[in-house]
Amino acid sequence: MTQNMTEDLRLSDLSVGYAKRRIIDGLSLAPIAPGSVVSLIGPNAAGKTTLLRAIAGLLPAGGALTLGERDLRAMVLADHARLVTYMPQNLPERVALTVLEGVVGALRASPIDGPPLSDEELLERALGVIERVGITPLAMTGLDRLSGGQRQLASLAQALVRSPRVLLLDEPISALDLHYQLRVMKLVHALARERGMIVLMVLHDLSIAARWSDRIIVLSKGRVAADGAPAEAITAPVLAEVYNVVGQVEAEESGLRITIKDILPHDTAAS
Ligand SMILES: Nc1ncnc2c1ncn2[C@@H]1O[C@H](COP(=O)(O)OP(=O)(O)OP(=O)(O)O)[C@@H](O)[C@H]1O
Repeated sequence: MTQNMTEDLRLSDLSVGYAKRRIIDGLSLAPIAPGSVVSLIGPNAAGKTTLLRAIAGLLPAGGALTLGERDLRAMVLADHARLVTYMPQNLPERVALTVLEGVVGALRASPIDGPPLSDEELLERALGVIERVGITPLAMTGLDRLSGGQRQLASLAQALVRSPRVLLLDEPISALDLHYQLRVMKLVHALARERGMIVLMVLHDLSIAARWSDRIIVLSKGRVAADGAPAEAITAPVLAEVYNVVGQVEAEESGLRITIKDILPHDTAAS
């Protein structure tokens, strides 16, 4: 970690919703420190995407949202986007650009927080990120010709190339095979540490979340049901309360062994 040691991300009394429906109501979190990897987990419709979009400045929010001394809610979207990058869950399919053009375009569309880059530097940086994500052979392939998983990797490269202070990833590995799931988690973890970047990502795979996160926030019905180190946040009582399942959680060397044994009769997970 080299920079921004004091630039915690802070959310306090945050409220977010759509039209007349409030999804998140007065949510507060302990500060998220630079360099940390935080997973946001919880059932369908809990409000995870809504929360990420509010932090990204894509939905209006009430309450306080700050990065270090900066008030993110008061920023225009272009300034906000320099600091916070959001990778959405659903990626556009019909884009007439190559993977490389998409990554260079992402850099041009939202300049990084620093001095402007020359064309050569833009290209070098884009190719470097594409290599780290592991899709160099696809650099000249059209985005509209990729498989779902390849498209997810291309989208990740577009997000990473901007070197944000805060990287928000909405289910970044949902379409990936086992090799790339691990590769992406390792990469995101390494970049968080190298750049002092905050990574906040939505994951549905609790074992992967437990293995790769410093901290887990469990969201249920728009409120925080648990928040802490993986073993503190993912427990059998939390699994029962939040997911309506009977689960067993055991600590093991590489994280947590989570076994789901049954579902509980009262199923409200998607309500
Ligand atoms: N554009 C929208 N307009 C109105 N309501 C919305 C909109 N987007 C989401 N919602 C509602 O907000 C609630 C939270 O949705 P959100 O997408 O944040 O959940 P999530 O936790 O990310 O779920 P999932 O795990 O299924 O992706 C849901 O009840 C959903 O119907």
